[in-house]
Amino acid sequence: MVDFRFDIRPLFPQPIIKVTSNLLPHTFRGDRRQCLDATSKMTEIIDRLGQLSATSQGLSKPVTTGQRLRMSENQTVYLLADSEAGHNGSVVGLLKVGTKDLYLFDETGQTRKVQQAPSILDFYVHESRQRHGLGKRLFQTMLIEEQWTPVKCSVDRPSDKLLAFLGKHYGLTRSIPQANNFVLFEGFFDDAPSANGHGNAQSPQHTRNGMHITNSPNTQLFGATYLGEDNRRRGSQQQLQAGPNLLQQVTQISPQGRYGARRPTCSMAEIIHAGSSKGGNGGGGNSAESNSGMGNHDLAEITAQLQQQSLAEIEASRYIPEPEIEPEPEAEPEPEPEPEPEPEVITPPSPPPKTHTPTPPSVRSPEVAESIIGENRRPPAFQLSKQHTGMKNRSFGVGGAVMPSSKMEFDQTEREDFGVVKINRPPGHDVTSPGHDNADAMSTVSSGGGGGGLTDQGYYDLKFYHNKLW
Ligand SMILES: CC(=O)SCCNC(=O)CCNC(=O)[C@H](O)C(C)(C)COP(=O)(O)OP(=O)(O)OC[C@H]1O[C@@H](n2cnc3c(N)ncnc32)[C@H](O)[C@@H]1OP(=O)(O)O
Repeated sequence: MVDFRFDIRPLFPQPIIKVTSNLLPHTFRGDRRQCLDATSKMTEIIDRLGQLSATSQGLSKPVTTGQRLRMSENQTVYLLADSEAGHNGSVVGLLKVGTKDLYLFDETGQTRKVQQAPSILDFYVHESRQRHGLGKRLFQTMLIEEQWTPVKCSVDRPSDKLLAFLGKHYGLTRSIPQANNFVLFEGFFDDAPSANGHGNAQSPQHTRNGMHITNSPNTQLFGATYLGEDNRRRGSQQQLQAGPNLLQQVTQISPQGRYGARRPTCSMAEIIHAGSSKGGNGGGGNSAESNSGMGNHDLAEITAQLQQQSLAEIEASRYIPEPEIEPEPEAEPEPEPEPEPEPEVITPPSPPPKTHTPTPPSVRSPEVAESIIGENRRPPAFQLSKQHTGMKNRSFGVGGAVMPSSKMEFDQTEREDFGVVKINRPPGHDVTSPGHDNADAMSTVSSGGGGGGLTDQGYYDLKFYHNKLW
């Protein structure tokens, strides 16, 4: 049972209350001060139950929180309390439901877009009270309040316990395979409007499976609508979509559902990008999409730029790294390029993209990377020099990075016009999984950068990404 430091009984004049985005029990009556107090307590209750539910399901983050509920438009949380328990009463169960616009497969494998589909989003009964019929009680109350039927409910990634629950109490055992994480059961599409929205407009006006059906022009044009307070309020948003796009093979995974829960972050990525995200191109985000957002187009563009690079530029780019320690801004003697003994390195005028750059040893941390570079450094195939870039370049990895290498990564956060290299992602975008490193590589070289220079941060990144990380 879940006890609180405050007396929950005033919030639960009845065993089951429902709470929407105002975070007040639907039974609540009070002045402003009482309202604030109730909201605060209700948030605490929902947060607590949501966390217990997440823990019970092995989720890293709760699907249900007070904050999420407050931001939602069409979600309702049902809470079940035991006023007799303890001194202050106890909350023993939570059920969150809502409506979702979903693309779903029907029994024949056709894709249907279902707007405002009833959805079971989170369900939890405290461990000490499970299998005592409380879940059924909570669920049944919800069905009545929402005017839903069980077979018309989509369920957001149900647990085995919930599947057993639905099978036992409602005979829902035969699911319709979906491409997303929602589970439907046979009968979900029965009597639903056909793809063109005309399927149910047969009788003058009736209710079927929670849908409001009339013979009005609107119904014929847009299909039936779900009944319910929220839906009536929302008017046109409820209309079932009609049109040729219905058969699109699209999968929608709601960011609100349990998949909205944040994935554990990659600690290695955090280490790598700890200081490199402040600059960038405003790219921000560390999502997989953003990481994979640089695709063939960028690669082609970079390749084209590389091919346009003149021999003179390449020659001018020969460079021997300076010591890492002192920046020494100007008037530094340019070192002569060292001979390149490696047979696999193709020097100009061969096209840079064909060059194979040896992969540096794997490293576990920036510090280790730094030391490895220090010990194993040798001149890369060709590099950008001050003459080439107009900038002071202390990082010998740049030249090598110009040469496409499937293992190189480089985040340049300060200057986009200076020789660089972006493999896999734009500045500020984090790697979220090692797999992304095997995706498209891109690099870009632009001569005549003119003035300025990479920051220390930039050098840091440059050196680090020169090394293979995994
Ligand atoms: C969309 C989602 O929310 S998915 C996540 C669902 N939530 C969870 O998995 C959290 C942990 N589980 C629970 O909180 C509860 O078990 C609930 C909410 C699923 C069901 O609540 P209960 O109060 O146990 O349900 P109730 O007592 O009415 O019904 C019992 C039936 O549920 C199913 N069930 C409940 N607990 C279990 C269990 N541990 N193992 C297998 N089936 C179970 C069984 O069918 C059971 O019938 P049985 O005892 O005859 O086998």
